[in-house]
Amino acid sequence: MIRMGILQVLKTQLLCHLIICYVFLVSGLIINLLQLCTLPLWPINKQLARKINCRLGYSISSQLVALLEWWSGTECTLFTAPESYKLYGKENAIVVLNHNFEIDFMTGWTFCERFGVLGSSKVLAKKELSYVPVIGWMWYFLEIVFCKRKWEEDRKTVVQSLRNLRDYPENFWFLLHCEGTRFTEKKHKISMEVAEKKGLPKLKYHLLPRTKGFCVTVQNLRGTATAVYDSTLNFRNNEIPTLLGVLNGKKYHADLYVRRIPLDKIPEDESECAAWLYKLYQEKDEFQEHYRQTGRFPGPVTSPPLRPWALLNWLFWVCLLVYPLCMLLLQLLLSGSTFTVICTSAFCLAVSVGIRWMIGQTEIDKSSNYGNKEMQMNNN
Ligand SMILES: CCCCC/C=C\C/C=C\CCCCCCCC(=O)SCCNC(=O)CCNC(=O)[C@H](O)C(C)(C)COP(=O)(O)OP(=O)(O)OC[C@H]1O[C@@H](n2cnc3c(N)ncnc32)[C@H](O)[C@@H]1OP(=O)(O)O
Ligand SMILES: CCCCCCCCCCCCCCCCCC(=O)OC[C@@H](O)COP(=O)(O)O
Repeated sequence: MIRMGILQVLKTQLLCHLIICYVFLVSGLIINLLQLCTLPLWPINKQLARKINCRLGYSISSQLVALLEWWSGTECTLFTAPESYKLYGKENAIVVLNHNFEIDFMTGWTFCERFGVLGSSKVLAKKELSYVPVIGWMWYFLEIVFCKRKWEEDRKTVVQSLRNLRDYPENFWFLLHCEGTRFTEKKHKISMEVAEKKGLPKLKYHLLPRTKGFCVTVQNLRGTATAVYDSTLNFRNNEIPTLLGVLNGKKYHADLYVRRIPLDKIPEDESECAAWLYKLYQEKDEFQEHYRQTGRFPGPVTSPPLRPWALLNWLFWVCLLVYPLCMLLLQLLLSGSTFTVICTSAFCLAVSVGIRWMIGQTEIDKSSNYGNKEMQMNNN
């Protein structure tokens, strides 16, 4: 009991956070460098280069999974049909997930890890994320599909990037947050005005989905992916999870409802496909209402087993990087040079500011203006 208390206090200590962030940043940059070294292999053996990059990518993203699963102890529960469960991880799939939480990317990754597709997981991500050190740079080598959220500019690049995935050598899940941005009250109000103009029913828990990305993904991955996993995520007890909360060791409870929909059930015609997606989001809204009323999603509950690999990978990097750091700091302090101590402190400060900026990328308060546009247009 006392040991648990001490551990919990330890998890809130700045020094622990600095060490975790240092390991993440330095290991991440080493892996980015190794990824860079695979460049000459691409023209010679593309499939091998891809497989190597999946393993290298895993070594980065699994650190955030380990942070969620092992450090914060967050529990992830899956509501899904047993016949669908058997297929998870054994086929390529398009995942449609609501975009409401700051850590929904980590939770998504955790489910990927449980089904063995973490290294190869893909997403239609906003271009800005490709500049984030470590994660964004890793994504470049994992052939993540980036968009500027300006369809005239995106159309060609998104289609091309999706086509490149047709011969991907590993099973992958391709994630789409069709809302295109995270939920805020203001964005919700604006998107419901758009829904009204389009004659669509209002949604209570979701922004109106953007349909172009979904339709183009289905079109281009038909024959490559076999199903759409309609995924609806929520956290128990109205928890509002954050990355800083996870770093502080706060335990959350994620509930995910997944329905497997065979891809051939989705209309090929673009406007029918768009209508299908609007209908899907109305159903997702009903699932959220059900969750609000009953505290659970429909369907049987399973807890996909925790795997040790994320923790082992993390421990490997901690062992490799913490000892040299301690020796270096000790040497610098013993050197007695004020200049060296100032330089070291400045370096540590720069690392902390950099990491804080990266964490800021996950914060809804710092969300982009995308989805506020209609309001701006109306105001002008
Ligand atoms: C099983 C568990 C989980 C498994 C997890 C699996 C994998 C994990 C992998 C990685 C994890 C890391 C996660 C990182 C997450 C990062 C995610 C992001 O970056 S989200 C942001 C980028 N992604 C998207 O935007 C995707 C959705 N967007 C689209 O599809 C868009 O269509 C687009 C392709 C980006 C193009 O956008 P653009 O705005 O240029 O054009 P649109 O045609 O979409 O917009 C015009 C259209 O929208 C209507 N409109 C206008 N205002 C609004 C509004 N406020 N709300 C809704 N709709 C609006 C407008 O009327 C036009 O309508 P129409 O199409 O009828 O003409
Ligand atoms: C072991 C780990 C230590 C952790 C230390 C710090 C880690 C810092 C991690 C930074 C991660 C950066 C990747 C962020 C991915 C965020 C995904 C996301 O949610 O993007 C938002 C977009 O979808 C929409 O953007 P908006 O239009 O809402 O704006």
